[in-house]
Amino acid sequence: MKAILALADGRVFHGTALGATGEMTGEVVFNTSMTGYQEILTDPSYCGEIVTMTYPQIGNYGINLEDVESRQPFLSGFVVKEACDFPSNWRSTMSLDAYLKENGIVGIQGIDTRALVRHIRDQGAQNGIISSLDLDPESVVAKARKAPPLVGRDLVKEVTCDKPYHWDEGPWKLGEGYVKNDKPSRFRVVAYDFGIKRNILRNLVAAGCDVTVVPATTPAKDVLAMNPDGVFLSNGPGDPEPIVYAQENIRELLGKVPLFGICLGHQLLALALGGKTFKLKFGHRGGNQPVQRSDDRRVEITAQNHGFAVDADSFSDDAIQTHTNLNDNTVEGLACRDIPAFSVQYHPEASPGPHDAAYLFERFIAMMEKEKKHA
Ligand SMILES: NC(=O)CC[C@H](N)C(=O)O
Repeated sequence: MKAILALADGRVFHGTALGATGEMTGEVVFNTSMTGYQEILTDPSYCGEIVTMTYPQIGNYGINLEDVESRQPFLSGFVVKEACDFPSNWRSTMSLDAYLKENGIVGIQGIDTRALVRHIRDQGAQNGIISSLDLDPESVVAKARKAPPLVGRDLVKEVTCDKPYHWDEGPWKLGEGYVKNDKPSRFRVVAYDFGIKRNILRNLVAAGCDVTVVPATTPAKDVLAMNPDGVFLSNGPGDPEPIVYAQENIRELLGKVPLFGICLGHQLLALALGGKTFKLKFGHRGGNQPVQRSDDRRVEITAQNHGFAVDADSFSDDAIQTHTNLNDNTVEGLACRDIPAFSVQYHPEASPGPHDAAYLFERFIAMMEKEKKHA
């Protein structure tokens, strides 16, 4: 079956349908990871986005029901050069096409993804549509132009959990699967779910935390009433600026309890500190982004997925920039000078990607340990 991908600026690509048939609009972005498509499909931060994979063959190791990063895929479409029909892996239970169909995600394959990515790099990420119903280029371009912009929208409300829950699953082990934590936990952590990835929760459990996940709108006073040793601010979709309720809650928590933020959590912490965020031309999405630490100048290769960034000159003297992206010099991390709070723009939990930055979970533990001693 034929399908069409149209961008709001009028560029049109013709291919064949993948996954569900239908029409979906979203901001067209690209990810350069060579593997990890299942984790990418289920990362809630992609809500509102049509994701293009630059690696030419996707789906070759199939889909299993363990390596999901959330309860369902939230992205608005999936674009690949070639989807593999014959997956081969002992953990695979279905093909990429079947998984996308089952979850109602409209995809397209057989287009020149190199040309698409070069176009996005030159013109910037923009709205688009994948359609396997309407194949008239003019009509689909018009629909892409009418799609709501990512800027200014609260997408967190679409992906957050509706009630608090306890998380006790640790990392995956060969032959055992995801292992439950049976040891007593040293630290009680409350994790704000702005669109949280499960591997963050697994890393917190592995580091010795007892984790309770709470909905994005949970007031700071309710979180403090849970008497946590630390509060985690999760990743999540869309523009951080309209998420005012989260910025207010973070402002109330600052200085009262150690804070650690990842990606959207980092942007929200910066906004709570009086900083500003802006939209990047085409974002950072992939598993090989070089990040330099300010303290010892060491470089980490990191997993990233973000379209917004913190303005380096915007946050007050209360915080310092701790990490910098070596591709474009944007802010990749910050830390408060006098109170226990820090955050990174990238993903130390990987999933998918390199583990260079896993030490940051230990840094959060050390911060909570220090505060406990002082208490
Ligand atoms: N992974 C994330 O948390 C992404 C943060 C934010 N939605 C951005 O695109 O910049």
